[in-house]
Amino acid sequence: MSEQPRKHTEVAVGVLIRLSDGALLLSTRPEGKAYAGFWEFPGGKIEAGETVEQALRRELQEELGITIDGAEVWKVTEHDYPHALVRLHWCKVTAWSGEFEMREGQRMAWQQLPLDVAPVLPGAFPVLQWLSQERGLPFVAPPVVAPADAPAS
Ligand SMILES: Nc1nc2c([nH]c(=O)n2[C@H]2C[C@H](O)[C@@H](COP(=O)(O)OP(=O)(O)OP(=O)(O)O)O2)c(=O)[nH]1
Repeated sequence: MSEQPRKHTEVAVGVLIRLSDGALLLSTRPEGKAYAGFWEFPGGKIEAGETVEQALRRELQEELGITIDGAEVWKVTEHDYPHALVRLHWCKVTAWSGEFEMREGQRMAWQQLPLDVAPVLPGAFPVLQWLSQERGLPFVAPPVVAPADAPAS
């Protein structure tokens, strides 16, 4: 019998760009999630019936306490993790309201490229490459690190 193809988990991700200096917002994944402690762009899973923009607005309110003005999909990428096959809908966001408040105990950092935080979720590497290209910077791939709880192989 042939195996069922894995179903994609749809994810909305925000590339928040601070207009004064072009810095990018990265945050850490909370404890209890796959890849806990890894740096990522904020976002989360799209729920049934939501658009990417609605999901991103909800996730950033829940996680960061801010309300984005709007979001349009910029890139779509996929990444196959042991825990999930994800389809990432990336939106650049330059306008929001509210004060940043890490509601899930995460850390946040405004970063220039190349990033100086690590480790970074591998699903974010393609977007870091595009952002580097846009800025005329060489792409420095972050080291690939397995999560601490990954089964030994
Ligand atoms: N937010 C975010 N997720 C990413 C990035 N890169 C990447 O591969 N992913 C993957 C990791 C996860 O498998 C998935 C996001 O799911 P999640 O578990 O964080 O979403 P969520 O906050 O809705 O979580 P949950 O508590 O509802 O389970 O997307 C990234 O830069 N940002």
